[in-house]
Amino acid sequence: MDTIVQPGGPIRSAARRPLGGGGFREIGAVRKAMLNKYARAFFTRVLTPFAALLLRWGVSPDAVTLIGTAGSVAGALVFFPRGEFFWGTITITLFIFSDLVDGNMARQAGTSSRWGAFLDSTLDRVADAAIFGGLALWYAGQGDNELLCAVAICCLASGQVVSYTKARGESLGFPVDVSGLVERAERLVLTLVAAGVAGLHGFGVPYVEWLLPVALWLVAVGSLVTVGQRMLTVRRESREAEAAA
Ligand SMILES: CCCCCCCC/C=C\CCCCCCCC(=O)OC[C@H](COP(=O)(O)OP(=O)(O)OC[C@H]1O[C@@H](n2ccc(N)nc2=O)[C@H](O)[C@@H]1O)OC(=O)CCCCCCC/C=C\CCCCCCCC
Ligand SMILES: O=P([O-])([O-])O[C@@H]1[C@@H](O)[C@H](O)[C@@H](O)[C@H](O)[C@@H]1O
Ligand SMILES: [Mg+2]
Ligand SMILES: [Mg+2]
Repeated sequence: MDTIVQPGGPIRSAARRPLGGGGFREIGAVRKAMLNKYARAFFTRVLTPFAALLLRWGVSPDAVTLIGTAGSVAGALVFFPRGEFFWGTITITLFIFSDLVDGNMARQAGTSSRWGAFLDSTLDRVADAAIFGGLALWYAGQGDNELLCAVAICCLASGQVVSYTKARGESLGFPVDVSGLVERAERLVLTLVAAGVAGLHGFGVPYVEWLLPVALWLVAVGSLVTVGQRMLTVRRESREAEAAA
């Protein structure tokens, strides 16, 4: 096992995977999308003292992962289907930062593990499903817009497929050396900023309600493009491996 230290980011343990013909590529050292590249280091610095405090209180990284997911799911499914976008976004935002804190705690405590990585990524999928599912439920019900309901479902499904492409590619031994146009952080920031601001419409702020549909379209199209980018990358890596063999 090699240890890869990513600047401003997590330390990942990554296997060197055979690529046929005796070559090896490291899993985990991939090109990152914008937010992961530029914002992660900042949030790591800001959240490190808080993560250290939680560790001193005896809280485990797994507990933070679980509580963060439960809070995000509750915020999304309680508020979004009723069209309460402002309070839904505030609740989700408070809990979703746990996804940056859990890994930070594990690294500080020296307990980063493959179980932790599995739990973290699996529960990310649950939170994502609740967020876009909550928005789809709004448009299917009182929001009364079939097209936007379909777009929200497309965001949900394509976001999950984006993650699956990487997980499946890596499980087959490919580096999947691409993040693509929109990683999870981009999908969430676009959606939550738009939902939060659009929610101000409920407090009488005019002309903000169109932000959410625009963001959903952007996330849906961006995620589909990202699926394509990752599939093409795996196809190229597969052909390279076969050629080398
Ligand atoms: C007018 C309003 C304007 C508002 C502007 C707001 C601007 C945007 C604000 C914030 C943006 C924040 C972006 C931060 C993104 C940084 C990029 C990033 O890091 O993304 C990925 C991460 C987490 O990834 P991961 O979980 O993989 O990393 P970890 O560090 O956890 O490491 C994983 C490894 O750790 C080990 N491990 C983990 C867990 C465990 N139990 N055990 C373990 O061992 C293991 O080795 C693992 O492999 O972040 C995300 O994906 C989350 C993104 C957060 C998105 C925030 C969205 C909020 C945005 C906006 C809210 C706006 C509210 C507006 C309200 C408007 C009112 C008017
Ligand atoms: O692949 P994707 O969904 O765009 O991106 C995500 C990564 O950026 C994140 O670090 C990880 O914790 C998620 O589970 C997910 O894999
Ligand atoms: Mg995390
Ligand atoms: Mg995560």
